[in-house]
Amino acid sequence: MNDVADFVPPMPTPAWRPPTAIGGLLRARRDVLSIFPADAYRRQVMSTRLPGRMILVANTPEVVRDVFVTKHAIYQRKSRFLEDALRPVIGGSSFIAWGDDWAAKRAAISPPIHPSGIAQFHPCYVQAAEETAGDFARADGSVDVAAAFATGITRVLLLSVFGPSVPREDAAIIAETFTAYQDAAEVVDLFGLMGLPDMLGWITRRRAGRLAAALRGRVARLLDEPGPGTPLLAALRASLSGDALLDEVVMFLLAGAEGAAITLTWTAMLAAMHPATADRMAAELPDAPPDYADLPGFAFTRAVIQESMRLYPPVAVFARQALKPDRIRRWDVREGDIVLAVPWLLHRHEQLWEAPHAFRPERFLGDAPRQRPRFAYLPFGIGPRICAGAAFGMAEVSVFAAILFRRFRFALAPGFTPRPNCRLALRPKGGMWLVVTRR
Ligand code: HEM
Repeated sequence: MNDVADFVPPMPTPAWRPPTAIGGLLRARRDVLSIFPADAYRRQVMSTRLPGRMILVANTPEVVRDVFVTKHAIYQRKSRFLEDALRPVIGGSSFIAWGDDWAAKRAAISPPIHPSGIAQFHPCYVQAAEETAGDFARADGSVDVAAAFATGITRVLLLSVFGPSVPREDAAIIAETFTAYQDAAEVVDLFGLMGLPDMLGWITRRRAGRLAAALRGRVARLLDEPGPGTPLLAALRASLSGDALLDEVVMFLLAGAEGAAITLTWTAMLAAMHPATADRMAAELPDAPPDYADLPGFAFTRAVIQESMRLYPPVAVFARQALKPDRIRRWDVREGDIVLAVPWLLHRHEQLWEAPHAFRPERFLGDAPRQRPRFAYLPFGIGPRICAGAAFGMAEVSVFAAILFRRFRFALAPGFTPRPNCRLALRPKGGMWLVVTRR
């Protein structure tokens, strides 16, 4: 019997009917999740036609595999719109590059974060998690754990790239600036999607541009500092220099921090709303900071993290723009059309998951994961463009979870209601305000 089967954590109420194409885009600018009607959790493929462009949602594991793996050559471009939203801050880095440019950059950044070498970063995970624990212990009243984890995980990345001499305050400044950037950036370019020049975006672009310049300037100063650096930075310097190096380092700090900090944020909310789960995690975790070799032993905590990434996938929508005409089932795709995979929907699809909106960490224990189709669960993406830092990300989240869920209890702050909001990533709107107390 499943003791948490009846706990359904916060989600937006699905619209009772699909929005019009333009109405949907207007709403998607504020929150992509707001556009999905109830039947989106049942459908296999959905399409919307805009003047001059089709948007197709691949909503079944077979079509997702077809588009993102088999036809990578056609659908490898993440879309001009995502590129425009991120370029001011991460330049032309591997995250948004495509073609030969992407292949060369991906080859440069992957070896230093290869799963076989992740243990070397363990001291960075522990140091940053201990610092966050210190902040929690000193906190008086409620804490925005979304901001605290964003700072803590950015600190991991700064320590991993620049070493122990990097100032701690840089982590908070970089994390806050990127949060402000996401609030300002135009994530759904309504006019661009219809092939028109953007008539409204210039105000937000100016503010976003200023934030991006401040963030890049700060990282450029760290790169200019003399010092031994780290093996990770040395490996990047061996194949990259100038703006290309700055682009990849900024991308590392942001892509490396965003997914992990968001995962910890939603996991803390689940622990707050379901104390029995929090107690069961605490019972399997050690009093002292774990060694790297201990991490595989925390099976229940890992299952909670995986279930948290199912219910709240940090990257809730993957967009691709067709480089050539194609056919997907009965749909003719033209060059420039957009195909989406939406982990938010796939992870809650009624044909793939029992009680899809319920919180059940047991789905990830023992043999259960092997019973599901491979492409039903995509927290780290899929195909050749799968997350380059998945092993790094899982390890940093596990170390933070081991230290913080052992030492602290979390509860929703009085009067606070968590609200998932998807713009560039799936963050809680207005933060995640929790009361944190020692166990
Ligand atoms: C829990 C933590 C993380 C999550 C949930 C996550 C999730 C993702 C997802 C879903 C994608 C694919 C996006 C798409 O296809 O449109 C991605 C790409 C990427 N991630 Fe992560 N990520 C995490 C941690 C990290 C870390 C720690 C790093 C680096 C240190 C990293 C570096 C990257 C890079 C470079 C890409 C682009 C890969 C490419 O396009 O070739 N990520 N991540």
